Amino acid sequence: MATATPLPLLKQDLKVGLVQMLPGSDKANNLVQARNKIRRAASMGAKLVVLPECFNSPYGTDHFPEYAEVLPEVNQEGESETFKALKDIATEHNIYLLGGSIPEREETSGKLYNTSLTFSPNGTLIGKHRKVHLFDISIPGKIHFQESLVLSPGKDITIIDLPEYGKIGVGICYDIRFPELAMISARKHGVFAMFYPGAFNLTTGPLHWELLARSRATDNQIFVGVVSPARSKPTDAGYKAYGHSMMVDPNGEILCEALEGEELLVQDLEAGRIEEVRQGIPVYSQRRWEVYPDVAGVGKEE
Ligand SMILES: NC(=O)CC(=O)C(=O)O
Repeated sequence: MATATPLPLLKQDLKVGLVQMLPGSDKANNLVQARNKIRRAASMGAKLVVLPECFNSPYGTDHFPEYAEVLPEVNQEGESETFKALKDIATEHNIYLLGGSIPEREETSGKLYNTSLTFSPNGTLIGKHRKVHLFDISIPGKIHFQESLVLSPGKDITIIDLPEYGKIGVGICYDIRFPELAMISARKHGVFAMFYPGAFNLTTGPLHWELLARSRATDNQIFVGVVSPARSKPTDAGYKAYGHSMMVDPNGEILCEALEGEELLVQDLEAGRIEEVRQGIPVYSQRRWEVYPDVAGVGKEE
């Protein structure tokens, strides 16, 4: 599984904006808030701006059907409120916009997905990722969540080409727990970064959010960005997101990290850093595929 992608993977320095915003129940207002924060990121020089998971609705299985929109496929036009708003904002600021995720309703089947849309600076929809691994967990006394009650899983790895910079991979939240997705994106497709809009919670966030972001970066020696909604007040009802959006470098170091509240992070990603890290710790070329020839087959019978 060696990559044939020419180096450097990140062709020039890239300023990235990570928007940790607090979505409420008013979708139109969430879109206004997103627009304002993206404008600020663009004014600070960000050329790729990333929003959090479920940025235009509260996060919860009760809410997904109500907020779901019909979304187009890559390179097609859409009519939905959020599609139009994101397209418009990307064009207005001449930026790549990775629009976190929103609930999607597939028109023909009626199935719901947790879906991320990415736009180019001219407003073309260049990426669409449906959350592949649904968040179904149950930790007694702490948290029970079952996305699969209402959502269907996506089936594809999503790689997006930003021609002047290189390729990125996209996962949504729980997808980060599955190293295969990032590994295939890095080794087979040569991405320079994985971005995960995600809404971890107050049980799993402190335990695993940073650990997973740094692990995916270190496993693959690529940049990793994780973008969370801000945490709502302790007195507010509903799901409490962990916050702590962050950007991690290919050596697993945290480049920047938000606290719990609303915050905008703008971070330079340095071209050449991936190659520098891979030269220093050359695990990338030291894999012993003959020892584990069929990693993809492991666990199939479980
Ligand atoms: N919300 C998620 O999809 C994932 C999460 O909170 C976790 O993995 O923990």
